[in-house]
Amino acid sequence: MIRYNGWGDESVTMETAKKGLEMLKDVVGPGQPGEDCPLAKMLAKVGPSRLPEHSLLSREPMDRYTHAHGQSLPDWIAMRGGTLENFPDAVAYPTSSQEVEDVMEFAQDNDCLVIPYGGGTSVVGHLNVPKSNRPVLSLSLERMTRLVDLDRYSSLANFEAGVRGVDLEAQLRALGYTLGHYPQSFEYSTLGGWVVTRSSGQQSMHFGRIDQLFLGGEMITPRGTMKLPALPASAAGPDLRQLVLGSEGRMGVLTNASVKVQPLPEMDQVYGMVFPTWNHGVDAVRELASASLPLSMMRLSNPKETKTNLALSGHETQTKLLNQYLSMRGIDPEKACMALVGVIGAKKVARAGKSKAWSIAKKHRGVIIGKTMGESWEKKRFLIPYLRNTLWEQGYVVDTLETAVTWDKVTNLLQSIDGAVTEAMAGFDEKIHVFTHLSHIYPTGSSIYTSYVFRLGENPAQTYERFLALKTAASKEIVKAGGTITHQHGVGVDHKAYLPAEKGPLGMEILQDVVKLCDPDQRMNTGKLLD
Ligand SMILES: Cc1cc2nc3c(=O)[nH]c(=O)nc-3n(C[C@H](O)[C@H](O)[C@H](O)COP(=O)(O)OP(=O)(O)OC[C@H]3O[C@@H](n4cnc5c(N)ncnc54)[C@H](O)[C@@H]3O)c2cc1C
Repeated sequence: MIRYNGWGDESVTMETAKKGLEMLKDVVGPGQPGEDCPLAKMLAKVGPSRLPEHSLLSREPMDRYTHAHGQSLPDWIAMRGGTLENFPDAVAYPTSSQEVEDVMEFAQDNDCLVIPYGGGTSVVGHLNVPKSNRPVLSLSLERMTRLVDLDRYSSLANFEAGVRGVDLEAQLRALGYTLGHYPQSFEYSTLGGWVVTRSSGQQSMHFGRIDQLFLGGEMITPRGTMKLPALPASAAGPDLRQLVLGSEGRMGVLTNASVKVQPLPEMDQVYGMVFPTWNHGVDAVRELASASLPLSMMRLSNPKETKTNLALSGHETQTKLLNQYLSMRGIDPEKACMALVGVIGAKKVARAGKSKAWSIAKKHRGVIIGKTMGESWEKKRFLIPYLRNTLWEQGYVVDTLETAVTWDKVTNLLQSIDGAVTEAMAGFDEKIHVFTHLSHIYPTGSSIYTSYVFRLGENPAQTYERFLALKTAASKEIVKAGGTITHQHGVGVDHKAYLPAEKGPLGMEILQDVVKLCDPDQRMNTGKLLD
C-alpha cells in the first residue's frame, strides 16, 4: 500500500542514524515536527465530480486524491498540511491505445482538461491540478504495462508506456536483457514519464539518458496520432522524437515506446574512492569522463556531502576506521571527497578499463577503498528517498535541486547555489544544511545535484515560504551562470519561469506553437512547461 502523504510503500521505512540526526541538530537546530492531516479529512475535501460516469473512469475520492499531486516539496507541504485544494474530477484507467483514444474523445465531448499520469513521481509540479471552470480528468497509464515486443536481433524492446521501472526491468531481465535506466524513483516512475520528462538514470554514463534510449513510439494527441518509427538514426529533417521527449503531457499521451536494450552485462560493480580535496576529485572525474572507459557512473560528493553520508550511514566504527586510514594516507577527513565509480561490461574489457581508471584516479591522489561503499550504495539506492518520510516526522524538510553546466563553471556554480540558499534561509533567521555531488559527468561538463535540509515551519504556509525563497535564490544563480534550469527533473511549474532564459523568445514561440498545433483547445496538462 502506497503512503497517502509521503514516499513509497507504507511497510518500508528508513531509519535516521543517531549520528546523522545529531549532525542535523547541530547544524540547523532541533526539528519542529508538524501535524499531519489525516486521510479522512483530506478525502472530505474532495468535492462532487463535474464529470458524468463512464466505464473507464473512477470518480472515487481516494483515486481523485492520489492523482492530485506528485512528489515535489510544495506537493508534500500540501499533502502533509492538508492544504491541497484542487482535485481531478475523475481518473481514467485505459488499458490500450484504443481506450486512450476513447478517453480523449470523452475529454473532448465534456470539454475537460487532461493530465496524463505515469507513476506520480514528478518533483516539479507536473501533476498539479489547476483551478478551472473546465472539469479536470487525470489519465492514468497504470494499466498499460505490457512488453509488446522484444526484437533481440535489433536490440529493441517495445513497451506500453505505463510500465514502472521495476516491472520493465523484471520483464527484460527474465529474458536476459536490460534497459539499464535507474532513476532513484525507479520503483514507481514509468517509461512514459521518463520519456516526456527527459529523465536520467543513475548509470547513464554507460546506458545513456532516456533521450538516448528512446527510439520511437506512439503519441495520441487531440489532433490525432503521431507515430514515430523506431530508427537507429535518421537525417530526415528535424527529429520529431526530440519534441516528444520533454513534452510533459502538453502534446498528448505517449501510449507506447520503443527503447534500446542490451544483454545483461557480465560485470557491473561500483567502487568507492576518496580524494584529498574537491579540486583533486574534479580533475579526476573530468579526466575519467574523457577517457572512453567502460564506466557506468561516477558520483563525486563534496566534503559536506561526504561527511553527511558517512554520518547518515550509521556505521560509526567503520567510519572511524576509514578516517584513520585516510589520515594515514595524508587525507584530512574534513576535506575528503568521496566518489563512487561504476565499472561495467564484458569481464575482460571492464577489468582492463578499471585498471586504467584506477591509475587516472591515483594520479589525482585518489585512494581506492574497495567495493564496500559501492555495495552499500547499491543496496540502499532506492531506499534513500524513504529518509524523506522519517526526517519529516522528526521536523525536517529534505529537498533537492539540480542543474548542469560546462566544466569551466561547475565549481563556482556549486558554491554560489550553496551560498544563495544559505543566505535565503538566513532571511528567516533559520539555518540550512546544504550538500552537493556531481551525479552525471560528461566530457564537456557535469550535472550538479544539491540536497538541503531545513526545519519545518510553524505551519504549511511558512514552510512553503521558505521553499520558495530557496528555490528562487538557487534558480537565479543557475540562470545567471548560464546553467540549464534542469538536467533531469523537467520543468513542470517550479521551473517554468526560468525556461525562457534558456530557450530565448524565438525558441519559446516555437514550443508554444507546437503545443497549440497538437492541442488547439488547450486541453493537455495546461499550465505546465510553458504558458
Ligand atoms: C524519490 C525520487 C527520486 C527521483 N530520482 C530521479 C532521478 O534519479 N532521475 C530523474 O531523471 N528523475 C528523478 N526523479 C523525478 C521523476 O521520477 C522523473 O521526472 C520521472 O521521469 C517521472 O516519471 P513518472 O512516471 O512518475 O511521471 P509522472 O510524475 O506521473 O508525470 C510527470 C509528467 O509526465 C507526464 N506523463 C507521464 N506519463 C505520460 C505519458 N505516458 N504520456 C504523456 N505524458 C505523460 C505527466 O503529465 C507529467 O507532466 C525522482 C523523483 C523522486 C520522487
